[in-house]
Amino acid sequence: MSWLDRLKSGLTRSTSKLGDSLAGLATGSMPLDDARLDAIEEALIAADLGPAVAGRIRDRLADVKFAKGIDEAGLRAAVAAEVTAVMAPVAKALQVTAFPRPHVILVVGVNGSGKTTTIAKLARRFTEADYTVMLAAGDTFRAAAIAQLKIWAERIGVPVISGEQGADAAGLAFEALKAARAAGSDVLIIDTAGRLQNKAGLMDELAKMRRVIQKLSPAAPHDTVLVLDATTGQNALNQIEVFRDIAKVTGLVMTKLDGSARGGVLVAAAERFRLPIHAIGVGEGMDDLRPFTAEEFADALTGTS
Ligand SMILES: Nc1nc2c(ncn2[C@@H]2O[C@H](COP(=O)(O)OP(=O)(O)OP(=O)(O)O)[C@@H](O)[C@H]2O)c(=O)[nH]1
Repeated sequence: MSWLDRLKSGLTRSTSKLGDSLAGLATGSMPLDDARLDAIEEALIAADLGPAVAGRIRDRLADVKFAKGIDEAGLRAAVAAEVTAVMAPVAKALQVTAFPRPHVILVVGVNGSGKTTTIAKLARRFTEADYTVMLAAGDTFRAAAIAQLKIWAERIGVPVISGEQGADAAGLAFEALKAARAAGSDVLIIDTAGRLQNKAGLMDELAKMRRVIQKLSPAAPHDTVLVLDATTGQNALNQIEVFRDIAKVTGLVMTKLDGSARGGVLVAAAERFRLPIHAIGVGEGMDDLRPFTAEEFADALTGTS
């Protein structure tokens, strides 16, 4: 299955939620009256797109005054066009731009969001683009996280800097940056802890990490990427808010879009936070990370083919 098929089938539940309701609301021969527009707006909210985007799509449909009604394909296309308009400005791939090298990417997110897997997938994409990559197992809180990253690093064939469980995460990041410099790596990707239950502790740890690596490289980290799990739905919005404050997030990756009915929340996130969306995860394998493309996402979400 191609990744686009996987994204589409993953979003099927969102699609069938949204697509089915849209199908029922398309009216070949009747004008879109207020009741129908309200129902469309409700369907969009139920599909997690958020009230702001839903309201705007409603207004746009009302403006166009589909006096003769609108058929199913037309309605899907109209919604897809609006979703694309929201998403296109935030679709931005991660770029390796730092000079001097390495380009430092800090990866943050709650435990289980898919952080480790995403780091592996990013490393894979960068090495395929002929960049040299080093990883740092900065989630020193959990032995399993360190072990997991090492397994991925070996599979992809990139070096990983790690310490003992409980080691100082900032110290590890510092050592990793020194090592990446010495090795002439283009990219250093640093994993971080995700225990939001101790928000103040995590905030201190992330702030210290930044301070310490900035001693070596004042512009680092060049990207701070928040990994979000699509299956958490609206909760993803809270996570963006929290991590934006505690970690100075500069961009997003959303994982597990292959198995979620809640993909629409990415539209709400784009509208509300306007943070770049770098990539999406559509599976557990190392090649299952894809650059984010507004149109493809909109088509998959609305069931437009
Ligand atoms: N279907 C699917 N599963 C994914 C995707 N990304 C990650 N996963 C799975 O989600 C689970 C959690 O991923 P991890 O990468 O271990 O998550 P983490 O955030 O590092 O979690 P901790 O190591 O617990 O902090 C694993 O079983 C992954 O295989 C994705 O895009 N699609």
